[in-house]
Amino acid sequence: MHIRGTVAGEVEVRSVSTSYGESELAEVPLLLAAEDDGERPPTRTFARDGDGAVSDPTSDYETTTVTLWNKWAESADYLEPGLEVLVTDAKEETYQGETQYATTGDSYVVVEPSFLVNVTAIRNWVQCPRLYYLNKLSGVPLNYPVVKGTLVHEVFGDLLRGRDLEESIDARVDERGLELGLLGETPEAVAEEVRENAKAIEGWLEQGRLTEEDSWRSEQLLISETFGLRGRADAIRRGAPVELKTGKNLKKEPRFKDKVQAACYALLLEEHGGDVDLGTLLYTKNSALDRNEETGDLTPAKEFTMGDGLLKFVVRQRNELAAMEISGDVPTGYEGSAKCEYCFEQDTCMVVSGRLDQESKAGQIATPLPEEEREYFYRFYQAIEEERREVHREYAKLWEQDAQERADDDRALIDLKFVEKRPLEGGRWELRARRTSSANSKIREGDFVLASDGHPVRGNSELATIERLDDEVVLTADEPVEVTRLDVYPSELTTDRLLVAMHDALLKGDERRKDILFGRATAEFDEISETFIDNNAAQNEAVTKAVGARDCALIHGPPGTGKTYTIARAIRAMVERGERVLLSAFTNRAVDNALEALLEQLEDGVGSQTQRSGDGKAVSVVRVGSESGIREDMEPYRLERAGDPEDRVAELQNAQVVAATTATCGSRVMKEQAFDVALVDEAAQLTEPGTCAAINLAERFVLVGDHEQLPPVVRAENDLTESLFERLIDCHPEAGVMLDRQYRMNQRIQAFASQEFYDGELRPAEPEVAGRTLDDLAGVSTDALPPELQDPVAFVDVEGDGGQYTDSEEAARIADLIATYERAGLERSEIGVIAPFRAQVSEIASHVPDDVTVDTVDRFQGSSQEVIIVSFTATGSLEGPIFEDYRRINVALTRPKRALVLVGDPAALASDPVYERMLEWART
Ligand SMILES: Nc1ncnc2c1ncn2[C@@H]1O[C@H](COP(=O)(O)OP(=O)(O)OP(=O)(O)O)[C@@H](O)[C@H]1O
Repeated sequence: MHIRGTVAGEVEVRSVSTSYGESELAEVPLLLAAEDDGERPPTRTFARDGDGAVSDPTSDYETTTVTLWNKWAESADYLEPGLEVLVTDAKEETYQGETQYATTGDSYVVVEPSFLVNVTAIRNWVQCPRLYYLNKLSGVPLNYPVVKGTLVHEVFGDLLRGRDLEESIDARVDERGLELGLLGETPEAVAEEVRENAKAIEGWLEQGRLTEEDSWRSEQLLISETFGLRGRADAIRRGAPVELKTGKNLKKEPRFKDKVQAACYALLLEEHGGDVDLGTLLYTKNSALDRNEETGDLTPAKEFTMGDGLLKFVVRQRNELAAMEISGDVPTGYEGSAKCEYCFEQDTCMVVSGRLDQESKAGQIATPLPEEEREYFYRFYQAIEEERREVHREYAKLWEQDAQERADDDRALIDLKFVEKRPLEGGRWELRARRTSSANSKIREGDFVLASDGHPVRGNSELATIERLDDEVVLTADEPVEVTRLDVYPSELTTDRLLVAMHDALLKGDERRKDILFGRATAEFDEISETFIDNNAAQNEAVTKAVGARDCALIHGPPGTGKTYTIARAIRAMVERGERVLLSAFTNRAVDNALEALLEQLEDGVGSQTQRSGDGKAVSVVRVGSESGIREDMEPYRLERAGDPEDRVAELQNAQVVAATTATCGSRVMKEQAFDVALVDEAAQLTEPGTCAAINLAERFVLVGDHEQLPPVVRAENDLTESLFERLIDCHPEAGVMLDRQYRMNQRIQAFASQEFYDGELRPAEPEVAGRTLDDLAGVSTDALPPELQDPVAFVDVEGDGGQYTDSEEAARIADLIATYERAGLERSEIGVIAPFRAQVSEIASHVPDDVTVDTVDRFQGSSQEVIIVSFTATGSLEGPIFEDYRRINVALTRPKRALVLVGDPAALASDPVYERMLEWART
């Protein structure tokens, strides 16, 4: 039986004499999880009293003792109260009338099983825990061995899927043109080296070439809910893992750290019903060595027997890593037995230890960072790791929630009907399935998802890309899964990049930059006398500051105040001064909008990467991002990654303006780029490290945003929720300028937001804007509307059905309102509906025609509509702001140009002071 629970007090370790001799045991007080419901008992929330006992165990949970024998007793060192523990194959014992449990010879003890550790992380950890930490901080750089390794792996996968060797090498080398160009490599030399490595693969495959009995499978994503592991095995052959290494190994046995990696895959495969007794390591460089010069065992393939001892060792290492991550400690290197003098990372390790004043086995060099910077580092390190744990919780939901719960949470599309699988060129597959419902979900075209034949973890599942998503779903994947369900794939990539960006800002950052970030220096500006925009003083001042900033400028742009226009004008001025500019934003949409505005500024015509600036000089503009992320009309500017390395790299290096999301700025390719200035839009929606990913690449920066609208999107509640923009606006008023003239809303509509959020300073830019009404639209007459809708702002009183997250009465009333507007001559596409909860969005969507946009505030940020209807979904009393945060209501109320209708229960709204003022304004 499996026992799962939470450590409920201090763990006692002792030695006892048994018939086998002296044995160690650890007695762990455990708060047991309720039978079978997969629920986790209350953890971390209850306080410990002086003697370590948990002071508030919920009565629904039973406390017991689990005895961990021998090697498992080692885990006792880090079994802190509050940690979750799983013991597999435990036996039940009765002691003094109480039921207790103990490990058996078959047991595994897993600490924090829902903390999913990546297999490569365990490999690094086994090599040296400090190395694991350093890798996390600095990420994987762009270097030739890494790119070559990836290429060899890709060719290996292709060969397994039956692709021709030469065709595979040519195609794969071509795909990496840009990276190879940045590394100064030629395709011929790289192809030759990959070919040498591939010889080992081919030779080995010859032995039992992909017969049915061999049951090969390439690259399989595996997740274990029992062992808290996940990873992608290079290949599975006859149910056993095969790992590819591009290095050499002249010994008979595989390297220990490589065995550890294969053992992790063995555990993962066993959980999926396999019985693994063999592991294979393929050292491809061996086949490229000259037999006359090298001595030793040159065979590339080395097999080893997968012993029980190794599997358990691997789980103990994983436990140590998970416990350290949960505690937030930093590894010193003393946890392992690696020798620093043999380590390639010794210098880096010493510098990081010195700069952060960390204890480490390698010792310290370099002077420590000032204390406030170290404090910042640890604060954000913890915040980012907390965010990572939230991502892990998302993984756990893959098995904790059933299919319907995942679908209700918008995290899965279920009950698909598999239609067909079709082989594609290059050994990949196209999969098609039909949707049986029109349910909402977060899954979008271009997303990477888990496609499964029923269950994303327990069934056959594969990472797939969504090529098309309407009534039919079209996917591409490496393997032909008979897909009936799609799940959002939680990714740690963003978290990884935040950590690296934060590390680079502090440990590699320029001193002056840090003085600005920490408010130790005042931002400085060059004198600029030119007028850039003659009809809007605030915009002109913003461009002047952006162009003249030696350090930074901060442009605060309330809704519709021409942020995009101002950004474009500023970039044009910078380009004309010969500067290289990075244009970035949180979303692809904002990057494309700003780029579009810039292209208009530079000159008419879309279609080539070269534009003319105002003074007639050629300006090259490049958009970096994936095909699915970039708007179709910006495609001509997209930087192609495949092709001739020299051409590709020239395109990027010569580009005077490079546009990319901040997430892409953290990619290996972008990290190699340097700019005079980085201009970041939507900066109030970015975390501090998220902003650093872009500004780290430039000498000076301009942030544009509005901290009175949506804050950063993060899962955890911590320092990441405040943007760098907001913090700097406070600490560098000299660098800030607010755009105070808006080009969107009728005066009556903007009045409340202006008063409530912008100290009354936001005003219409022109009389035409102030006086806009629906009558200005062709074929629309406000006379055809009932009197209560003739004013640009209206309140429609609906008592509501009392539901917490949905309200069918409001939904039905909104459907009537839409019909009324239609009768007055409006097109449905000119009306938008905003609701606070996803459930209410679905409810409304089921009442109104398909072509009316209904969504949450988050999806409306950055856009506008002629008419906006807001459903408050509030009845009776209010528990806190309906839109979670008043900033959300600001966004909702500032989307319309000509008419705004608020729908809700006034009694409920009046119980909150902000909503009460809103009611007053809407009803006058
Ligand atoms: N100085 C200006 N003179 C004339 N029109 C302007 C000026 N600045 C902005 N506009 C116009 O105002 C409208 C809104 O501008 P823009 O799209 O740049 O706003 P924004 O602040 O980016 O909007 P959002 O709040 O949605 O992010 C556009 O149609 C733009 O052409």
